[in-house]
Amino acid sequence: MNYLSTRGTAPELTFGEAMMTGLARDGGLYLPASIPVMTPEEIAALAGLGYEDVAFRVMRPFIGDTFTDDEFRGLIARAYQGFNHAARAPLKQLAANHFLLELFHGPTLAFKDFAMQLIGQMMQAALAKSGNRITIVGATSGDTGSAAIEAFRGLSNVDVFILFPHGRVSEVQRRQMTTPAESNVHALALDGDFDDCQARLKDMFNHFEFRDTVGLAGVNSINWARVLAQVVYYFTSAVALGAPHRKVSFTVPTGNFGDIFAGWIARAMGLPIDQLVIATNQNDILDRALRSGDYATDGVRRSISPSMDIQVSSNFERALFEVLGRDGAAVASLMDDLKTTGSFRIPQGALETLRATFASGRCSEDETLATIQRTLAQSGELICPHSAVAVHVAESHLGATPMITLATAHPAKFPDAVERATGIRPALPPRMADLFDREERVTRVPNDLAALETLILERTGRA
Ligand SMILES: Cc1ncc(COP(=O)(O)O)c(C=O)c1O
Ligand SMILES: N[C@@H](CCOP(=O)(O)O)C(=O)O
Repeated sequence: MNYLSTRGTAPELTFGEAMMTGLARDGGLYLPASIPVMTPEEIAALAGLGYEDVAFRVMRPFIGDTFTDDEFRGLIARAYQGFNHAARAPLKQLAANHFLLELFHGPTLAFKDFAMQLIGQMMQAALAKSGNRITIVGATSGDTGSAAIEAFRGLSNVDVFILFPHGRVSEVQRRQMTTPAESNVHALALDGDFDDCQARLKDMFNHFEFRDTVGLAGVNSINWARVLAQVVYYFTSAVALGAPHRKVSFTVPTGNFGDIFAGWIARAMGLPIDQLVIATNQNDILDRALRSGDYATDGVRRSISPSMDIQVSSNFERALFEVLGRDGAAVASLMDDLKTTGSFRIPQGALETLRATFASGRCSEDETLATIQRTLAQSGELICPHSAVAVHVAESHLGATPMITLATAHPAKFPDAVERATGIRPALPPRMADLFDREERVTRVPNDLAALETLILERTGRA
């Protein structure tokens, strides 16, 4: 299985190479050269298996010879052993045909742990074989950062730098990133928004001298392995509700488009998914783009679902590549337009395919609060604001097919919004109970590539 870039000119790589490379050298994102398909019989055989066994069967065809079967099974087992729920991703019923997929039982209380814990294991195994030392730089609107730090803290051959937008993440999220004491962890509060953080990260990847000097690696959903690991819970949840004999739909709270793109991959692999619904907060660029055909940034707005305060949705590039018939030059041209003008027009044929592939909706701030309150009253579930955005949008897409809405973070990560909606301040799990007493360590940084690179070179002893 080889991987190719969405911009068409970077060299093809193996799974292991793509995982360690991050952004392709032509600025694109890696995707498998072809998507392996599972037969209905193979999907039916997943019923009754544990999460780890499903993970092995779903991901194995993508891995090639990067790991042996035994190695890969061991990595998966270690990745999920720290999860706080036997099912890993349990399903709860909200209403007759509406289910909530709880993805927040990992160590940092967000869905990012599903992929990050596995990437942590896979990268460590790859580094043990190569003997290399790497510098991970991540951009976060709150959850990727803490998940990455948790997965890589304390490792002697990895430095982790996390760029988060200063003042735009919740206090719990910030403290998760700033309180780890390990010297290989560097929390950087950037003067800007998430789009700035992600843009500087991509700039670093596109600056080859810097990239090669520090051994830059990425653990954002730039990295294909992140997307792949997120495909698994589409299978476990769909099969639990009767797939492949019954179709299911999914609604996904969406920002950087990685999670819903994992759903697209699951469908391409043969999982019978009816609707794939993109749910956005007031940063509704994806909803507007599908309606109008214009992907037009209009400035990131702060919301009570801050992890989704994103306008430049990185993985939309992967979807564009697919609906443009895998034409890398066409993707590169649209991405150039986005960089220079802040917008691009989706070609008509591609737009029609996108509309046939995804539904979408947006949720205002008031609707988010009302949904948290209503969901508690109607089903007893306390949900985070991101999950509430998705529940609200899902409710207008309910039909005969069971709808699975992804609950992407624990409500205790966003206690202010949850308390505002319900009067209840959700408590952190006991292992994190002293989070507010721990000492913070953070560096305020400008939105400036040269300054960031200098800091990273100094901190990694390469200045
Ligand atoms: C809690 C939460 N929900 C939803 C999202 C959106 O997911 P994606 O960026 O994969 O679209 C994020 C951030 O990515 C998140 O942290
Ligand atoms: N919401 C994310 C943004 C980064 O997304 P990623 O999936 O590309 O890592 C966050 O919490 O950081």
